[in-house]
Amino acid sequence: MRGGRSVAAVTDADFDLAAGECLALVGESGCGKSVLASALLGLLPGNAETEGSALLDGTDLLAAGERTLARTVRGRRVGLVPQSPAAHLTPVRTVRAHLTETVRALTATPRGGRRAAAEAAAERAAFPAGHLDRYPHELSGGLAQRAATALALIGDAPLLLADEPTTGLDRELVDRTADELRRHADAGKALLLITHDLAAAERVADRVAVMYAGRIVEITPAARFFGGPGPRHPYARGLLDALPERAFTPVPGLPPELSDLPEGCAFAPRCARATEACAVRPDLVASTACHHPWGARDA
Ligand SMILES: Nc1ncnc2c1ncn2[C@@H]1O[C@H](COP(=O)(O)OP(=O)(O)OP(=O)(O)O)[C@@H](O)[C@H]1O
Ligand code: NI
Repeated sequence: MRGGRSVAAVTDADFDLAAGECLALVGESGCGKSVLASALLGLLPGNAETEGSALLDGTDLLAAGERTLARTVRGRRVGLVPQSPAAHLTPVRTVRAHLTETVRALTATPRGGRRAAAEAAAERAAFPAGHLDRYPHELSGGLAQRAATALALIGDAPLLLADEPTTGLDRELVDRTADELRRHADAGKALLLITHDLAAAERVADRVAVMYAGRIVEITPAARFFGGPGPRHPYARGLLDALPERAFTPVPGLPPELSDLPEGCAFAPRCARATEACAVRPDLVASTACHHPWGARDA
């Protein structure tokens, strides 16, 4: 950034995602979820720097050049449901034109079958056939969201990144969209579902990764996260307790500025379990980065 300052938007993200698996990535606004997804697609802003590797079937996405990314990765090997779908649609083309063009570019469907394939893609994402000839500015947020999901599913990519794919949808459509994305995983593909909607995550995820201030602080099977023992990291437990159908108690305080992170555990200032030990940053050990994780004896 200006003045030589830098922001650690994502740090030490270390996880794997198997074919056929859905990993939900959750955490408060600004914690780095979208930056992580953008990094995997080579879509970070020009001022961003990355280190490390992100392997997809042997290709290091962080090392790949723009040409490789554009020709063989984006859409083909890594699909994206972008967080702001309206901004990713071309203003002068209808939804039908977007879908048909994507079918042409990403599938072997012969010319005569493309219209039907475009309509089938819309149907998968619950985009109403009657609105296919609308232009992006004529779409509500929820319709733009469904158009983006329809577009992202067409390429049948081995890895699908869905960044808040259910924003602006009511519960029935959230469930329908989540189930459709889950079918993508069930067909043997990997799904990274970025979401604020823990109910959607519970519905379809195999594992849950919780991010706080740019770091993954817990990564755990969904059955454990939502079920009996619950998460081990106090922040992860706080997210669940904030749900209206649970304690409805928000996590107190606000996340830190990423440009001004504390030395030790970034969550300590908001954590009821924090002690002097938390002045040292905890490593991710046994799936949790915390000096005082919840365990069996707390339950
Ligand atoms: N180009 C940039 N320059 C400076 N800071 C940036 C840049 N891009 C991202 N950031 C920082 O990274 C943080 C993480 O942003 P990101 O969009 O990944 O959050 P998020 O978890 O996806 O949030 P939300 O849930 O609101 O979508 C931002 O709050 C911002 O501080
Ligand atoms: Ni985001």
